[in-house]
Amino acid sequence: MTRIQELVCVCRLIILHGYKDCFKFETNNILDHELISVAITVMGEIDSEGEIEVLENDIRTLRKQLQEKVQQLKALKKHFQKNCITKLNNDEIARYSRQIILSEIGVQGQLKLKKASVLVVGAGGLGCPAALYLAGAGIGRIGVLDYDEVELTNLHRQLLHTEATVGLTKVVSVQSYLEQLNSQIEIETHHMQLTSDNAIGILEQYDIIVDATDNVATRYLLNDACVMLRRPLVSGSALQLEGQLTVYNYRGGPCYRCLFPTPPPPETVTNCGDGGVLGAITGVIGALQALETIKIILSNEGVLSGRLLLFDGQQSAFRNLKLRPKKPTCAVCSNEPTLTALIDYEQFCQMKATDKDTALELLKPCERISVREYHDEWISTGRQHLLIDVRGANQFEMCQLPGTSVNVPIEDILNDRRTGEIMAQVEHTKLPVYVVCRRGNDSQVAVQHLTALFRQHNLPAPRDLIGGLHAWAKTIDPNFPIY
Ligand SMILES: Nc1ncnc2c1ncn2[C@@H]1O[C@H](COP(=O)(O)OP(=O)(O)OP(=O)(O)O)[C@@H](O)[C@H]1O
Ligand SMILES: [Zn+2]
Repeated sequence: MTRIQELVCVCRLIILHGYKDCFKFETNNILDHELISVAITVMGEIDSEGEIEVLENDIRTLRKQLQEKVQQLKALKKHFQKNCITKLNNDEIARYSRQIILSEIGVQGQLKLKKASVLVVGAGGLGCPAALYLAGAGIGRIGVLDYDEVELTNLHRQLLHTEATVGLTKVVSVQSYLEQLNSQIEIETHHMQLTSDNAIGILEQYDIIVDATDNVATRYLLNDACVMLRRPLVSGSALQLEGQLTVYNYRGGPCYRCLFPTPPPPETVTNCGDGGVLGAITGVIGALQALETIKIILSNEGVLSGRLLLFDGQQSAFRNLKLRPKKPTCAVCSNEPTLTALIDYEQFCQMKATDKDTALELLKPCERISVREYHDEWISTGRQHLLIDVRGANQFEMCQLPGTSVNVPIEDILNDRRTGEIMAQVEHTKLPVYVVCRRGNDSQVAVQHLTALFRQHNLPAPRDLIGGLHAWAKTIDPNFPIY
């Protein structure tokens, strides 16, 4: 019998007869003390492994039970919030006292806020201040929806995100801030892109929707879904030093489609990344979105429906424009709508429903050059050419491609303010022309415009740098600043 066989035999004996009884078999001369002690150690390890497995199973079961309880609690809270709220607790009385004493609110108004649910779509420049004031005011359930993660470029205006939350999802960043601000309310997160497939299912869980997004496709999507679900839509926008605000689909007022039946051409749309925005402007508009939402919940007078509020931050001036009334032939909100289900909004608008990687394709491949090709053929060889950077002067000052480039902002090209100067230079030097911008969209628009002019003078067409400075930073120079 080998030593291993002996060991197995002892283990069996320990299992069958127990440790003490093993010694009875010692007379058989099969066993010795050393063997027994090894067997006991092995058995001990087997025992510990068994214990670990049992504990792991216990923990799995407990976790499952905990999850079930959390779900039960959530459902119960929702039910309670909707149906059983009849008074405020002491903490709530103290917390909201400064607004409860307003004649427009009172205890009944505060209870209405507590029973209400609001979905803030977009946790950026507008969504942050809107969600902040809604949470502060005691809206019982706030949903925050955003697909994005926090970036450094967000922090100057998206005031619920911090250096510590850069890289986290925006919804988690907002949730953790708001939960610290007000533990009496419920914050729900939806980390996803709002699309035609998920919009109805999510929006129907809330009473009022706040549009704090930044793109046309999502605006149409939110509008149509809100009309179909009969939800008011508190819509805001902010760019550079200006902001706008209105409430759609509220008590017979117009919807977004009534006013804008067709989307604008993609090349006319500017976002904060290209046009810039001051944080305080988004702060003003986001705070006003919270105000309109609160007025709707309270059924107060003066809701901004059928009117558009324009804010000029440069002049510190507010203007109120009367909007056209609801359109009797509106495709979605009229009595006989032609649009009764959500559509493909990216296709409808010819624009992405995100402002990330929105890449226009206005030019033929032969009118474009990759950054790699441009680098290898023109920059590293030092060959003479003319590079026109069509970004604004401030952006040009922030960073430039190596070599000499001339800065002619896109507006100056499209308005032919400086095209004469470019033409003269090219006619004189006969240099090939390349055009660059931040992400490769404006440069295409500029190339389209310049090509027509160049043709008239029999000059070779200019070419666009595909993907602009972003592509350069990604492919050629990782140390090039991205903004
Ligand atoms: N369809 C959508 N689904 C989910 N979130 C969306 C959708 N469209 C836009 N958003 C979100 O709306 C927010 C708009 O805010 P804002 O424009 O201030 O932020 P940003 O896109 O991070 O800014 P920047 O343009 O400077 O990069 C963004 O966080 C964006 O992710
Ligand atoms: Zn309409």
